[in-house]
Amino acid sequence: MPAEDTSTSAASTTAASASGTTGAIARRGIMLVVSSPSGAGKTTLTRTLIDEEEHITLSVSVTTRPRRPSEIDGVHYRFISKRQFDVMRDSGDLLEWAEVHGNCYGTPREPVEAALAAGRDVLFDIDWQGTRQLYEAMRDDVVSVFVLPPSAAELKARLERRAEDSHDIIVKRLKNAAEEIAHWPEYDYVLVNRDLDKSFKRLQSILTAERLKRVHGADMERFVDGLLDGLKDITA
Ligand SMILES: Nc1nc2c(ncn2[C@@H]2O[C@H](COP(=O)(O)OP(=O)(O)O)[C@@H](O)[C@H]2O)c(=O)[nH]1
Ligand SMILES: Nc1ncnc2c1ncn2[C@@H]1O[C@H](COP(=O)(O)OP(=O)(O)O)[C@@H](O)[C@H]1O
Repeated sequence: MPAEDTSTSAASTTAASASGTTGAIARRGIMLVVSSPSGAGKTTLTRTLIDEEEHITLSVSVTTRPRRPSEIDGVHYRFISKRQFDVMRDSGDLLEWAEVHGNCYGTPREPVEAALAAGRDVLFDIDWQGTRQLYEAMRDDVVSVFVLPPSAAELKARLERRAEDSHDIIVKRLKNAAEEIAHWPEYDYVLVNRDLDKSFKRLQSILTAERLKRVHGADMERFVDGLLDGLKDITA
């Protein structure tokens, strides 16, 4: 793994300066997964995290769902046909995939593997089925967050205020919400998205804390050995 500057990890920064070395400590990227029922706010939260944080890349899913007016192909999703989706899935090009609200969604494998190999974190806006598949494939690298709405009425109001889906589609998403919400205990963290700023700060704190975890500092043992050698030298 290249020793790219991943010093957004405070542990890496502190440790590097403690040793008097200039290079940051190489680490494995985190796979940060955010799920919620439709309308709870996961897209808003994940987009803000991408804007505010360095060293984290959004995994852009492929989907067979029609594009919403505000969405840009290749930025929010890659909008593809069902035939293209089947080809990608059958060729093993998808890290995970699921059918949600009657459409197919999947995570292209290659960009995720490239980002993780470069020590970058990857952010996923995927449902519980996809989260399960990522857990099965890469348990140690996945950190999951479930976002809940403050109430049923507010969930409905948010879907209506977003004004991107037809009435029928909103009704379908609300009907599916209970099934999605049933999976919250499978997640590492749960956020009730009442106040957007507070929820965002909490999400950012989760990322910061996870970056500080010992397991993600892949080269930390080597660093500590160097630190101990340095101590031996100055106390000899
Ligand atoms: N498993 C899986 N789920 C995805 C993927 N991309 C999006 N989803 C989920 O599909 C659901 C519907 O997403 P979308 O159509 O954008 O609607 P929204 O949740 O109302 O914004 C959400 O739960 C997303 O998290 C993916 O690549 N894989
Ligand atoms: N904490 C919040 N308070 C009020 N409105 C919110 C909050 N979080 C998100 N929203 C709004 O609710 C709507 C749905 O949010 P979105 O991020 O698209 O949800 P999801 O991706 O979970 O379907 C959007 O119009 C968004 O601006």
